[in-house]
Amino acid sequence: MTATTISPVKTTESALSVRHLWKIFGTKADKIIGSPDADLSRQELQAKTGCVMAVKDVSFDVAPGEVFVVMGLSGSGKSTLVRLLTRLIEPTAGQVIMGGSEITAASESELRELRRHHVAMVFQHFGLLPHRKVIDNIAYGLEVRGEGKTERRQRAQEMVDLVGLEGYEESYPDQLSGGMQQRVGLARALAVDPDVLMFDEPFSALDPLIRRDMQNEVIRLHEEVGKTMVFITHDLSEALKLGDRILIMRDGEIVQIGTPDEVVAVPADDYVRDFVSEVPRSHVLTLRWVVREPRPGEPVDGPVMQAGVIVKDAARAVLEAEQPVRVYDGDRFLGVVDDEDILRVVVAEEDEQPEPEPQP
Ligand SMILES: Nc1ncnc2c1ncn2[C@@H]1O[C@H](COP(=O)(O)OP(=O)(O)OP(=O)(O)O)[C@@H](O)[C@H]1O
Repeated sequence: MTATTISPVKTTESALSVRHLWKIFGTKADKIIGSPDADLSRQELQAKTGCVMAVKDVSFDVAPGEVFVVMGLSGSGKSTLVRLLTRLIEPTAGQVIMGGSEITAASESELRELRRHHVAMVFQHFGLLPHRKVIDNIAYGLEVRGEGKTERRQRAQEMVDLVGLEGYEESYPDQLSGGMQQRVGLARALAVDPDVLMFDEPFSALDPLIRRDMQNEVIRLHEEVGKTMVFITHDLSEALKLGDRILIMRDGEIVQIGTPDEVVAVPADDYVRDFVSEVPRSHVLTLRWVVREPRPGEPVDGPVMQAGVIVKDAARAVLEAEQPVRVYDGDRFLGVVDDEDILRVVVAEEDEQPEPEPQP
């Protein structure tokens, strides 16, 4: 890839850093930041000034190779946020740094460069070109950046194979089901070999079974290509399934950032607690949230498991073991887990329990 850099700043370890990012729609929006009006609720601000606070003072970092999910209800600011990251929408204030380059300071030509080489987006409504065959839709981004026909055909064919579209190369988008069209969207995004892949509710228009297939496809592709991903969804189960970490938004603000097990085990407030109340805890919590110190005289020579194993996956082995299972974080002994500890989590799925404490 012939990539040039964009306004280099001091590089960080992060694939993406967002610092105090704001988007307020309306006139004189920039005057609101730093004024007492910034503390008004979204409704109050709109009533007083006519401006809409879409994204309010948002900061986070995404690690290379991480799947970072942004979740919230309709209107919470997810789509605005993801568009701010590539300046499809101009921020009112704040910084976005991607791969060590400051996007928020980039010129028009640097932004074009960014969008052609470094970031690719998968949209809810696919965004395919109807008069182009599948293979040419997939090659589109390569064509835009001026790659030769042979090269782009070859790369597009590799992507066809990667996402399971063999045999459909010569079809037109309207000859394909929604799920297949979104595979084309995925292949097109991957074809440009971006540093960061962004997904804006990509599976919301698909029916539940196809949606599940596509989620599994994202997990598989992530394992295969290891890209950094920013994934927008309003669906908690999708967020929990895909995310290494989840950012939960409400009215433009961050309510919580955490791993799936943290969000379920220690919801930041009632809003998140409400969201996660239906989640089967044993499907998300790991042994880290269940482990306890051995009791006096309790045997500590049972089977060994790692703290990151999900309770549901550990249940059978724990229940079958003669002795309590020893839980380790790498080489570090954290404690033990027995039948009762596992059953307590399963019972808590029906009957809310006090919040567990993670082991340090
Ligand atoms: N161009 C715009 N002008 C004014 N207000 C806007 C504009 N775009 C979005 N908004 C408002 O900003 C807020 C956040 O919208 P946004 O679309 O980012 O939310 P969302 O979480 O993505 O919701 P959805 O899933 O429904 O798209 C909403 O109140 C929305 O009405």
